[in-house]
This record gives sequence, structure tokens and C-alpha cells, in this order.
Amino acid sequence: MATAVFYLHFASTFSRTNSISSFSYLPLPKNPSSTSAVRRKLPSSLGLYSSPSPTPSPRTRAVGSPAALETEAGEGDPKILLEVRDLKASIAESGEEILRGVNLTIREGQVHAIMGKNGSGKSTFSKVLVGHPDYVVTGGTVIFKGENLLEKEPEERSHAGLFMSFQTPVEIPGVSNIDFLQMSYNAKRRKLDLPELSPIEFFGFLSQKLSAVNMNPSFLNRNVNEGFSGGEKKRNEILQLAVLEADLAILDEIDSGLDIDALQDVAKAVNGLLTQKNSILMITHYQRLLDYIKPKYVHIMDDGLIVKTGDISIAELLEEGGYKAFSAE
Ligand SMILES: Nc1ncnc2c1ncn2[C@@H]1O[C@H](COP(=O)(O)OP(=O)(O)OP(=O)(O)O)[C@@H](O)[C@H]1O
Repeated sequence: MATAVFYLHFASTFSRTNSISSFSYLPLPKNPSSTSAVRRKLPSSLGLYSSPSPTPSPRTRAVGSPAALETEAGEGDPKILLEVRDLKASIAESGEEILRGVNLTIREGQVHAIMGKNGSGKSTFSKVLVGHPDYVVTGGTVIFKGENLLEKEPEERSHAGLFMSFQTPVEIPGVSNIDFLQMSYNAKRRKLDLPELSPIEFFGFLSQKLSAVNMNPSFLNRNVNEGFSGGEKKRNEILQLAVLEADLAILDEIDSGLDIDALQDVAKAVNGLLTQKNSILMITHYQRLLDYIKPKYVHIMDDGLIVKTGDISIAELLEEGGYKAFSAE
């Protein structure tokens, strides 16, 4: 399942800094139920606003310190899905610390958004959650569905129900979208001790997902993301998410490069995937996404810390005044 998709996502990260030629000769596995061919070809190490004189909105609850809990537990609250405490992480190669003690609690069925200026650590945070090898965790804890996430291999995190859509989805020439999705989905079913779906059964399952994402079926026979426009790639990411039915989807700038129709389609599809159990963590720079996918909490990240947490009004204030008042200093 997620295995292949997960490696794909890692590959997408690599594509930003490395040549993806190592993926370009991926053969279509003879047996679509096996991800081994794909895995062999992929690298073993993958991938408030407060004005100078703050006038907090009544709907905005500021977090007192970077180490503070971000959401307060209340009676009858849904179960905690993800609990991040004092997470610190550095770049593996240089040792430079990027995350300096992140705290975040996401409960079942909640939508959270992280905003923050360029370079504040948002993508690093999400990549550390999925186990990207470019980063080393140097402190803190991450509990996902009651288990220590940091102990798990990236693949296991994916199997556990974590999905990440990277900013720049990678192209995999030689692997058709439908075969890739079927491999991924069947890997998940194997993990759950469920029988794999035959190509015909899978197509029936996929058809519903396609219409949910409003995606033309012709994209199924094209190679994964190859020649897709930026918006089509993002839509394809959401199709993968729909197929994998993850418990927690981390969507890193899913709105970038989308025209208004595509944004609405993607938002509608994401909203359609939300259940009382599934949660979403969105990273975005713009309030417009939050108009379509409404978060319960908006967090501001600055210099490797979540420095403010509140409701959507934070994003509104941010839009008006920028990030200057959200400094970690
Ligand atoms: N693998 C890496 N190698 C070197 N530097 C890195 C690496 N990953 C992250 N960084 C650095 O860490 C900092 C945080 O980067 P990150 O991508 O997490 O920021 P961001 O908040 O997602 O930014 P943006 O909004 O521009 O996407 C940046 O200064 C970035 O250059």
C-alpha cells in the first residue's frame, strides 16, 4: 500500500534536490500485487498575529510558551490521534537544528492547519513525522494511535495510517497510475490480512474515488504524474489519499499551483474523506485553502517552534498583518 506510495512521496522530495533519473526506469511490476519491483528501484534511504501591541481576537487563544500544550483536553473530546511533545530535530548531514521543541495534539476527526513564513520548519516537521532520513530526531516524543511513531520505519508509519502529500509530487515514468494505486492499495489490504482486489474489483473501487476527486479516468493509464500539470499532480495526490484511506493526512501546500476550480475540487474531495476518525494536518501559506477546508485549529510556526495556536481568526489576522508579529523570539 502505502509502502509504494510512501516511497513515491519520498521520491518527490528527492526530486527537488536530486536527479530522479534513478526512478525513471522503474519497470511496471509483472505482478501488480507486489511492490518489490518498485522498492528495488527506489533509493534505500528514501523520503497572531499579535501586533506590536497585541489585541487578541476573542476567538483566538494564544499559546503561552512554545512548550505549552496546543489544545486543551475537554470532557467528551475525541481520542488523541497524534501527540507531539517537545519534538526537536536536526538536519542529518549538517547537524543544524531545525525543530526546536514542537508541541501539537491532533484528535480524531480534527482538521489542523500550520502556517508560517518560508523556512520556519513546516515541511521539516511533516517530513520528520513520516520518518524522512534527511533529519535526525534529537528530542521529544511522537505518539500516533497510542504507539511510539519515532520507533517505526517510514514504511511502518505509512502502514499505521499516516499519509503525506509532498509539495512536489514526483513523476514515475514506466509505472501506470492505476497499477501504482492498485499495488499500494493491495499492500495495505495484505497488511490488514484482507484479500487483495483483482484488477476488475479494484477498478470498481477506484471509480468511486475518481469521481470524488473529479478526475478524468484517462489519467489512470498515464504513468504516475508524468506530464501531469501541477494541479493534476495535486489532484492525483488526493486520489492516492482517497485510495489509501489514511487516518492522518499531512497535506503540504496542497493548494499551491491550483486554479480556483481545482482548489474547490481538491477541497471538496478532502472534505469528503473526513470522518469522525480521520484527521488532516494542512500546511499552507494562504487563508483561501482554509475557506474551503475549515480547520479547528490554526498553528503558527516560527523558527522551528509552534508559537501560536488559535482558530481560523489567526489566519484572517495573518492575511491582514503578515508574520512580523509571530516571531519565536
Ligand atoms: N535537507 C535539508 N538540507 C538542508 N537544509 C534544510 C533541509 N531541510 C530543511 N532545511 C532548512 O531548514 C529550514 C526549514 O525548511 P522547511 O522546508 O521546513 O521550511 P518551510 O517552513 O516548510 O518553508 P516553505 O514555506 O518555504 O516551504 C530552511 O532553512 C531549510 O533550508
